[in-house]
Amino acid sequence: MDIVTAQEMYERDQAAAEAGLAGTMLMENAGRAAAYDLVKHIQKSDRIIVWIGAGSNGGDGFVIARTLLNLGYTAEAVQVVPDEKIKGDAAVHKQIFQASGHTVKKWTDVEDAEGYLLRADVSIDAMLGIGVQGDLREPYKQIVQHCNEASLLRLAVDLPTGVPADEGVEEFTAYKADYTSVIEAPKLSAFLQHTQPWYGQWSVVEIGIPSQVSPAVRRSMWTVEDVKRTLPSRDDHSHKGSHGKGLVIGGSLLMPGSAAMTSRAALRSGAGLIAIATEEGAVPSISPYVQEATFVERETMELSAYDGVAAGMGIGRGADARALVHHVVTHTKGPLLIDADGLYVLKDFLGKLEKREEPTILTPHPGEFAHLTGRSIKDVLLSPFSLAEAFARRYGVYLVLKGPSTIITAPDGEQRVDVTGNSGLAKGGSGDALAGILLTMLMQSESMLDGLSSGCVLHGHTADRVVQQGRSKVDLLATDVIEGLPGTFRTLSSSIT
Ligand SMILES: NC(=O)C1=CN([C@@H]2O[C@H](COP(=O)(O)OP(=O)(O)OC[C@H]3O[C@@H](n4cnc5c(N)ncnc54)[C@H](OP(=O)(O)O)[C@@H]3O)[C@@H](O)[C@H]2O)[C@@H](O)CC1
Ligand SMILES: Nc1ncnc2c1ncn2[C@@H]1O[C@H](COP(=O)(O)OP(=O)(O)O)[C@@H](O)[C@H]1O
Ligand SMILES: [K+]
Repeated sequence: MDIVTAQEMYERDQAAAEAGLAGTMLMENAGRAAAYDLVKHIQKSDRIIVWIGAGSNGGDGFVIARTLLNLGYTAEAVQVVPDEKIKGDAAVHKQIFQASGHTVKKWTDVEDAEGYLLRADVSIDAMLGIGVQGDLREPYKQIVQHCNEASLLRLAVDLPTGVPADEGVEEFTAYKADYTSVIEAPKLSAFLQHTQPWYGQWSVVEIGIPSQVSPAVRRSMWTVEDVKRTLPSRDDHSHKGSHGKGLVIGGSLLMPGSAAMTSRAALRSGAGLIAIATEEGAVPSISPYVQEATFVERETMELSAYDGVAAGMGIGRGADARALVHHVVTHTKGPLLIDADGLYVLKDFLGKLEKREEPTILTPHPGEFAHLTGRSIKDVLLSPFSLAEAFARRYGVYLVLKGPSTIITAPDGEQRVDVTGNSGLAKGGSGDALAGILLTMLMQSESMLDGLSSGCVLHGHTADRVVQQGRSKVDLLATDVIEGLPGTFRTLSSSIT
């Protein structure tokens, strides 16, 4: 499913119009689809207010109110702006609403705003959508504040009023939705840390725009269904060499667990062979947790003898770690993933990445990405899509920017978003497990972007399954996720089990 900016959404509407789907048709489709989606959250006995704004989002509101009334719900359409502001497609649907025998109420006629809201059980916000610019003006601001304070169910259409569709906007006032019915395609703000909470839960309704006429967008969600579709199958005649021989360069005396978890996660994801290059003294602490792995010395490791290398977890941030990562970056010929401490020391010679011919994969969390880019964490969280794209293009790398919504970017700027996982993963070790899964995926996948995206979903989806099946978000450990992988593979593909 594509993820769009406001501009890309307007281009899609325009393309639909050129294909003969008039704006009023799309509005009818959007309003009806949203109404049928929203009623899943509404009881027949509920009293509903549909707030209608000046643009096409308000037009959707007239269709929604008419559909709800047709279905026998108790709904009032409240227009929050003067009549002359209702124009174009929205005016057509206002007329149909009135011709159906319904009355449009005006917010200006309401004397007792609080009492008015007290009488409602459900509020549907069809005031503003992707057309919002700057901070909310009156009367929107006042209505939004009243709604946010009232104890009722807050539903929204496309976007909660006031939430910007795109990234980069820090300050705004907005309607705090419990649930949002998103029209046609999710907008960037549905994935950003500072805007996503305003949506509440959300899902997307389809409004009849043929995908053949939609302009291509190089940004999409990657889900469990995509993993099922693309997961490499395991050939009956395969041998261990067929599934990837990987090297994990990680761990140290004080941080042995990281290398153990990355290696174990790689093996549990199906790698054929895993070798570990760690500090000599750390071997006894690591080996009991990954008996299947072999160990190689860092001084003599043959970096080009592997199908994939993952480096950096638990190596520390001192001069030795820096020299190690420099050596790895300049001598590894195959695909190379760098994580954690490896990213920290990489900053000094980022330019070396441009010279690599085989894929480089960097897996920072926002703090590590801020360090790599010299930006603040706040900036990274405000504009992760554009910053990730610029970085991936500049250095020619695959960038896995981790978080509740993980953004995976290819060197050519194509982006995928993985929304699986839960706050149980916000714990040391989760990143190490992910790096191991990604190491295997990068060795086995025909498409690097598909493989990395699937690796992120395998990690998050497994965390979700393990929590559903008995662990809680409080006690979930990275090792639980690793040991949950077999259950995930079992549900994903019959050819694997
Ligand atoms: N064919 C289509 O396009 C389809 C579109 N669809 C739907 O349309 C929505 C997009 O419609 P849209 O472009 O009319 O924008 P929308 O969000 O309704 O707002 C525009 C109004 O907002 C006002 N305004 C702006 N900022 C403001 C502020 N800070 N404070 C106060 N007011 C502010 C602005 O006023 P102005 O600045 O012009 O005075 C203008 O009047 C989209 O989200 C989806 O729901 C679906 O029906 C499918 C087909
Ligand atoms: N609240 C959350 N919801 C979903 N996934 C999360 C959440 N917090 C963290 N994660 C995931 O957990 C992993 C954490 O990685 P990282 O921050 O590198 O952990 P660490 O270095 O502590 O092991 C990433 O895959 C990230 O996407
Ligand atoms: K809205």
